[in-house]
Amino acid sequence: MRLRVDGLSVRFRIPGAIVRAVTDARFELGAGRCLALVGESGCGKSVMAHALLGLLPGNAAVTGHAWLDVPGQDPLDLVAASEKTLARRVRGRLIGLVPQSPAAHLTPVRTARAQLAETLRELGRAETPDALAERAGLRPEHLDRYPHQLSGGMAQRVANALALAGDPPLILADEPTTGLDRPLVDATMAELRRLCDEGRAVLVITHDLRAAERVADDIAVMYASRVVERSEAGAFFAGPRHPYARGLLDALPSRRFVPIPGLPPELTRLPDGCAFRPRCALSTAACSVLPAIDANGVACHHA
Ligand SMILES: Nc1ncnc2c1ncn2[C@@H]1O[C@H](COP(=O)(O)OP(=O)(O)OP(=O)(O)O)[C@@H](O)[C@H]1O
Ligand code: NI
Repeated sequence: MRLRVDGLSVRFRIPGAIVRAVTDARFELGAGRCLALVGESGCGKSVMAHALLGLLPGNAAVTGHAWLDVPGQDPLDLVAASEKTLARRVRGRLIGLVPQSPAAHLTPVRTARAQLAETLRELGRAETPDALAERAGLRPEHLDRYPHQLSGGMAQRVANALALAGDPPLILADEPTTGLDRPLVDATMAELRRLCDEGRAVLVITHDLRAAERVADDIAVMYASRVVERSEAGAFFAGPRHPYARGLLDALPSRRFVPIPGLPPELTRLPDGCAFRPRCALSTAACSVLPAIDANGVACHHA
């Protein structure tokens, strides 16, 4: 299994403006690897994930390609795929989505078991809810509970179980640790790591760099709709190369605890050159020209 995102862009039409939510994204993710997509709120991370699943609203226009290579099948371009293909072959079967807030994603009036059973039935799987639950680290007695009777960690595991029901080779996890306390963050990341070590490809979206450091093999940093750095995780945490990525790490309480000055630009009014230029200590006249991603995966004239 391999995901090859190639020149993916997403634009939203809103009254009087265009929101450039994802611009020319390029990255690859293979089986057994975990890629963490990091960046400040609003930079386009969730939109990218929803674009891969064909879950964007009607005012979105998606261009470029996102190839899914599955052994024994023709490569499938998720951007060009019909809704029928996405519904029948992709969502839940090739790509499992772990949603941003599991508790809100579960139906309040039905037990966890009923929800797992329904998803397994929809996917035509013979596995029992109990067996599926066990794969996600739940005990059978937890399945008799309604969502409000589940702790945050248990709700997370039910959401993981739903994402795993169709045994998808690619998992997308969008902020799977939002609102969880540190032990649950660690447990969730360990769980994602396990899914990856079993041979799945995992794309985890987070602005929690500590969580990303625990789980990821590779890091992609997004800023103002663009991927500005792609690095192997060890190298990234030892020394990020894009000035924005350095700023993100320096802002961590465990590091320098110095925030990046200023705010990201509006996605309706992106500047022509490097979008980080107004906040960057290294900026020069050269930065009025958009830096391309270089052979080392960094989009900066000064990296
Ligand atoms: N349906 C829509 N119409 C117009 N703009 C949208 C729509 N959905 C998202 N956007 C815009 O796209 C941009 C990217 O949003 P996205 O949700 O991907 O951010 P994010 O990086 O996931 O942030 P967060 O960390 O807060 O989840 C935002 O500016 C958002 O307002
Ligand atoms: Ni998001």
